[in-house]
Amino acid sequence: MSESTTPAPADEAASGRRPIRRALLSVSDKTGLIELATALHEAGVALVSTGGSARAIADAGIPVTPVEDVTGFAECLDGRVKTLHPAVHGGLLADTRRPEHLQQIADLGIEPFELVVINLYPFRETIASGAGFDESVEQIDIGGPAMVRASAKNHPSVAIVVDPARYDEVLAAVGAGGFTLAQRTALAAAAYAHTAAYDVAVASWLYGQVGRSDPESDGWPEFTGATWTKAGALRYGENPHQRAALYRHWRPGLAGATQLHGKEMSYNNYVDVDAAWRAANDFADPAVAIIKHANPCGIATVVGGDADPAAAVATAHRKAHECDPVSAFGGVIAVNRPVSLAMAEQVAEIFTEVLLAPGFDDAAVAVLTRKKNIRLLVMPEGSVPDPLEFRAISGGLLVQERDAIDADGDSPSTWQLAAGAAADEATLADLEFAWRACRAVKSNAILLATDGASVGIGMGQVNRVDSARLAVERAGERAAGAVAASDAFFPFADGLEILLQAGVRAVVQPGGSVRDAEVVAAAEAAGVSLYLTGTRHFYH
Ligand SMILES: NC(=O)c1ncn([C@@H]2O[C@H](COP(=O)(O)O)[C@@H](O)[C@H]2O)c1NC=O
Repeated sequence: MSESTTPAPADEAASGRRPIRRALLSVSDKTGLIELATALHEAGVALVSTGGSARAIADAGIPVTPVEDVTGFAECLDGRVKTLHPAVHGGLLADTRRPEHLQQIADLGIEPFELVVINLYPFRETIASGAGFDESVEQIDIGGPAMVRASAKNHPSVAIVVDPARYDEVLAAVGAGGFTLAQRTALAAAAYAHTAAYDVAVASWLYGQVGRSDPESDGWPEFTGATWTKAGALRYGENPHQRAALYRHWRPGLAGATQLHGKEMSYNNYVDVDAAWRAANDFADPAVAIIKHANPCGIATVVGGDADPAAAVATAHRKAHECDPVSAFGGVIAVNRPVSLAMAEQVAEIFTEVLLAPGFDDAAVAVLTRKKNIRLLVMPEGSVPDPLEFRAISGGLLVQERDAIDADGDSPSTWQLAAGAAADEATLADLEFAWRACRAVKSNAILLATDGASVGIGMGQVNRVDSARLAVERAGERAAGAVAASDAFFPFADGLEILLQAGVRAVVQPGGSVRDAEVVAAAEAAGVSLYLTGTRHFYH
């Protein structure tokens, strides 16, 4: 470090800055390591490092002391023991504000570290890759967390950095004569969050393994944990008087979407677009879902549309929009294929809050960015729905498996024809579409569809009769000849009768009511095909 950047002792006391003279580098993710080591060396910082990190630094021609030279012990037990030694931990834990600590380490021949840079073995990535038990256990870092926690406890003396994205801050601090005490405290908090998240991942995984091998287990672990990191504050929550923020989980998903254009996302935008993405991705073919207040006001797909996905997404959007253009005003849209120019030109004509897609054609971006208010979001690659769903309740948490649409009962090949003639291929395809689309509708849900598109949706009513009425009313003349799906059984014939009176030609529903016979008889009398799935899709 040059003399001009090293503060005088009086300045150091006032700011709490501790000049960085010796650093310990031990990183599994070596991103940015060489740049950091180079800059630290050029600033006069002595470097100590572990096995692979030290080799990478030395190979780059930067002087570095292997940690073995500090401990006097070669790394052993396949790397399980490298840094677990008083010569390392004494240098991390000596409180340099205390003369007796300084005296003790001097007597022991231990030198203090002012900077520690660590990131841990990739445990979460290892289990996510489907690695076996022993390989996963081997990726539980021991020495790293011990050093992180020691340095974080001793933050009045040591700066601990666990994130390669913060190496620029390290270099800025070195240039400024060291981190301030406030900066070291913030780094310590981040370090404890890092080890806490790591241990939660290990404990959750291990409890899951215990449950799996216990024949007495109900299959649910005794402990489950997850951790989130703040992505940013939101302007407000569901209402303007509620404060709100967005936190991210480590898995890729909506919370990590890239915003290409538009105003800041709101709390309600996130809720709605999450529902839209869920709905659009229930279809293997190109599909579009338009959502308002977490309910669809239009869903459509184009079977075989991957032959020309650019045209298919435009068609799906047009058909989804036609379902309920009044409600689609100010809605959010999700599409499961990249947005094409043709789709963008249509969307640009309609006031839309958010458009989420796995990507956008350049020409589509050019058209849509002319609209000031629309938010354009790109879903991160590799986003898959979490296999578990969590819902906070007073004093606890409900956890359930995700309601997958590919469960038994979701394929027409498993349905039971309970009334009327067997549907032809096109009708059966529409029934399957209606059944899938209905899953995106809040219960009680009735959805009318024609030609791969919803034409009338009744959602969120506290009885199924009202949902049927709403769906028929919204469909208007389109109800006649449409097919219908119901997310759960008709408890009485009355709800179905509303659909029959409107001219619906085929219906799919789970069945299972004690009055199924009455419901089936009503369909039979009307000459309408009625299929039973045996599976229901409540959505609250
Ligand atoms: N066992 C130890 O004493 C130990 N000390 C540091 N580590 C980890 O070893 C990794 C770096 O190893 P290398 O520099 O050899 O690539 C870091 O992720 C660090 O957290 C250790 N490994 C695991 O426990």
